[in-house]
Amino acid sequence: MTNKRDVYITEVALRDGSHPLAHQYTVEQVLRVAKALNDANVPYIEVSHGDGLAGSSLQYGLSRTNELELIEAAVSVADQSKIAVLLIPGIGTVKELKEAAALGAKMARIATHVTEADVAPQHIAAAKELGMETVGFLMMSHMAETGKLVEQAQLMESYGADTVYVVDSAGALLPDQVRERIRALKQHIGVNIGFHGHNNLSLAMANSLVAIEEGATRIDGSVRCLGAGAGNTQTEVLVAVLDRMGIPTGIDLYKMMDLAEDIVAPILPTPQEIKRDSLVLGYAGVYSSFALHAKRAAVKLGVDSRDVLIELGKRKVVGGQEDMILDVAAEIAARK
Ligand SMILES: C[C@H](O)CC(=O)C(=O)O
Ligand SMILES: [Mn+2]
Repeated sequence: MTNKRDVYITEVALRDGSHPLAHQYTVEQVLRVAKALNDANVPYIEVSHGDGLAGSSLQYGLSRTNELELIEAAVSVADQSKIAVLLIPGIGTVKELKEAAALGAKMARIATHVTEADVAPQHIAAAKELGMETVGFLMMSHMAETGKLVEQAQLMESYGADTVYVVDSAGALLPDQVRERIRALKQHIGVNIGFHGHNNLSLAMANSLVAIEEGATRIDGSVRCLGAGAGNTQTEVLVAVLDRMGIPTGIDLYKMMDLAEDIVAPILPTPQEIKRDSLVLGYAGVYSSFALHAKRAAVKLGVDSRDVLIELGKRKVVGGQEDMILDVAAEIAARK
């Protein structure tokens, strides 16, 4: 194992993976997963509610365990990896950022809708004051033309972000669309570029590789794909593929495989397959974390969850508008 890394992987199973687990992580699970990721030399491990700091709520789903306890647990076993947290301004505030930093979190990923970067400056500034590495995380990137994405990435850079991510929250981007976006960012911003994929169209791996080809050096992965919808780019597979391509990640492949098999697989409620609902997320361009909410609303109102998701896609509903899911399901039920 070497510490040379041409691509830095952020492991998101303990944050994005919280969505399929309905935010039910326990301290014991986080200790085991974080320790194993640390031992495999993963550079960054993200830990937060699935919707970021302070996401625990009726709207987004109540956490079983206070996320600060989970962050503290992860920090306690990570002597090599840095613990990252995600914060969506408006859901979380600078107060939660300070609490996470006080517990030892070293990276803050400030997430906004792709056209709303201008809500991020005070959170990025606060994170920098706290000595954290900062990331501007542009969610639902498929909803913006490349020119708009570049403008928003430049805003993130101007606020002080060390890295700007193209975030394919819906798993809707096609490889050429990723190529065009990352290429444009490479031409127009001077900071690190990252990519976060979802596998709803089975393209997370291909899109991550295209992003790397175009100059992205920060890639999100999720062990066993544990993430919203069909999950994220599978970390242990990404490590193997990059190794075959001669691109060092510094991560121990065997240790990654073992933790995937022995520690994470038993936690999965069901395997992260591309089921009909997650396929519809990618096809219709819907926020991946809506999947579980749409399923529950559909069961409650006796409608097809695919119809709910397709309608949400048509209405271009974005993260933060989770209350619309039940409204849309009720409208479909009333039409029946
Ligand atoms: C809060 C979201 O789950 C962030 C994310 O991972 C995405 O947009 O994708
Ligand atoms: Mn995600």
